[in-house]
Amino acid sequence: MSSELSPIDKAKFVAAKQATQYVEDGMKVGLGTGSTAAWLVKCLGEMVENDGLKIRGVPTSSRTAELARDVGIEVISLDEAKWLDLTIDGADEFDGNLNLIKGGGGALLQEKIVATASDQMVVIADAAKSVETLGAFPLPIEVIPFGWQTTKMLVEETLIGMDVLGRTVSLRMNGDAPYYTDEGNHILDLHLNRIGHARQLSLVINQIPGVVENGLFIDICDVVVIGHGDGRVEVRDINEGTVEESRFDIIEKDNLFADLSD
Ligand SMILES: O=C(CO)[C@H](O)[C@H](O)COP(=O)(O)O
Repeated sequence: MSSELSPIDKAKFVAAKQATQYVEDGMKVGLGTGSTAAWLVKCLGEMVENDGLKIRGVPTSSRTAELARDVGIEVISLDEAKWLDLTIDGADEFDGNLNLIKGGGGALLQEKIVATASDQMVVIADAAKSVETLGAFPLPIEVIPFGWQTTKMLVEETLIGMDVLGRTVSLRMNGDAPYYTDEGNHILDLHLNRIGHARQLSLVINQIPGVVENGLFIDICDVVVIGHGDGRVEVRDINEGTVEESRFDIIEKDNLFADLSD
């Protein structure tokens, strides 16, 4: 493979690399899903192999579980871990209050359960994920397959009363067939353009029978590590309200960058 990374991959990589600083020996760590989280898992795998880092990882999807095992991270289930020191995951959007839209990769249910069961959630993202108001990215909601078309109608009716700019709801597809999550559910993508009251929307959507969970993460994330294509990294911390900047010199190592297919 070419060792030249695109600016977006460099941004994802430096965010992931910076976030490894939150990981300490002996921790139980929630491992997110998606292309940015895949960089993190690879970086942690390197630390396990080269530095003797001892962690146990709770993956948020079957894809992440496979990758974590491949790079030598000990994988345990959430039931074995019960509670985690830290979860590090990507996001599709984050706002100034560190509220998120997640689920672009279809793993929002496990991601929300794992992040909620953690002392701290650190999000890693490229700068393009930063928004003033959530909603440009379609909001994923996980629904059970039984009666999903009725659930979709109920979601559409519910959206009429909500402070959003768009109200189109689509079933996520995998080629010609509906997409299935790890739990055997479907995903509805809500094209809302702008979400006026994210907390209220999250509560109302989760009241609809057939809806398992939605991709709004409200008051769950503590820190966002934002990567830029030139190697700059910003850290936004919900408690300290600080913005730190540092810079990574990107060392492109073929074994680290190879085969990130997610
Ligand atoms: O929520 C997610 C998966 O369900 C991902 O974190 C989100 O989609 C971001 O993915 P990527 O890092 O590939 O941009």
